[in-house]
Amino acid sequence: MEVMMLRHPHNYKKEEFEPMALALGFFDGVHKGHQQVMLSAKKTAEEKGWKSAVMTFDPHPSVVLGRKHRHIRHITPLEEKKRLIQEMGIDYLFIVRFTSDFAALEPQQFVDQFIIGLNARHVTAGFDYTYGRLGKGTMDTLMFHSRGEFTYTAVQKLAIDQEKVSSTKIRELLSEGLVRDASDLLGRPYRLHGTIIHGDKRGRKIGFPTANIEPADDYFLPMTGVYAVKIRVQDEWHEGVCNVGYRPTFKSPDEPVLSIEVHIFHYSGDIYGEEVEVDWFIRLRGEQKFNGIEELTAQIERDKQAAVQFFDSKRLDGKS
Ligand SMILES: Cc1cc2nc3c(=O)[nH]c(=O)nc-3n(C[C@H](O)[C@H](O)[C@H](O)COP(=O)(O)O)c2cc1C
Ligand SMILES: Nc1ncnc2c1ncn2[C@@H]1O[C@H](COP(=O)(O)OP(=O)(O)O)[C@@H](O)[C@H]1O
Repeated sequence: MEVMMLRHPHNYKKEEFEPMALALGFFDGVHKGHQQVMLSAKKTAEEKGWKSAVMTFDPHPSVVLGRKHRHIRHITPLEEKKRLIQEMGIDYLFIVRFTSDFAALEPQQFVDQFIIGLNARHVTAGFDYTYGRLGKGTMDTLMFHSRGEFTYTAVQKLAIDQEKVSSTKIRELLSEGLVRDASDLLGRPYRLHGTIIHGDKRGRKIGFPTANIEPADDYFLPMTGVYAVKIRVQDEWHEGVCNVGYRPTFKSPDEPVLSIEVHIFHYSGDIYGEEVEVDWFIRLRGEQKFNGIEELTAQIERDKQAAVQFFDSKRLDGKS
């Protein structure tokens, strides 16, 4: 997949691109609904003998439009999004810098410069996609703005169990610790990339070494608590238990520092500095303040058994 960063104004000429079927959207999560939109573009590209492309934006439009918090946490920060879109077999990924100038483009200007101007012959987006200044362009105005230069598909809302699949819903589920439900909407377990950093060196002493993870990006983290996870270290996946939280047994609540740490089953070896991936499977319990190390380690032992049991039963289900 070729990744192209685009700014407004850009100097590309239409002739520099092969004809494309282009999927448009912010796509945070690359969830099942997003996947439908992208696969629809890919299918059109295959049918017509064109290239498939995805156009997304960075940063999130609400950062520039000032509607929400300045700092947004993502289900799939840009690098994660790139990886997932690449895995879908898309030929081109356009990442458009979402600036005030870009946001001020009239819908027709956006279409002229970023759709027709890139030689897109077909556009696919969710039915509620908007474009151009104040989001005035909608899937109903696209026909008019297309100037007959491309066709388009508006992909209908995807619902699972009568619930719309959306980034907002996935955030809601993650913030309640419901990582299993989130993975139903994502079509894969929720994943986080990060680097192993040093912690307080207490883990090994208490019999449960824990690899402390610094997230590679501003991920939307699941609710604090203890989870059964899989962690990829040096190209191999291992099962483990993860605590995400503030470690109230040892730390004062006055200076809360969030830590993410995984005790990896059947593993030994130093992995500081390694890049890892963590897949979240199920929340086992909330974080607690224990009266001392003995109580904590007894509980971690039970967490471990619960996680082992969870993965064993998953294997029996044949879902692993
Ligand atoms: C499965 C698991 C569950 C944990 N649960 C708690 C908890 O409920 N409360 C708490 O204060 N710390 C909890 N911890 C964090 C431990 O306090 C932490 O791993 C230990 O202090 C070692 O920290 P270090 O890696 O920085 O040395 C948990 C850790 C693991 C691996
Ligand atoms: N089974 C294991 N699970 C997690 N980390 C392990 C394991 N075995 C060895 N390690 C190593 O030990 C470190 C964790 O030990 P710990 O005493 O908790 O130190 P720290 O406080 O620096 O995390 C990990 O970063 C990793 O390098």
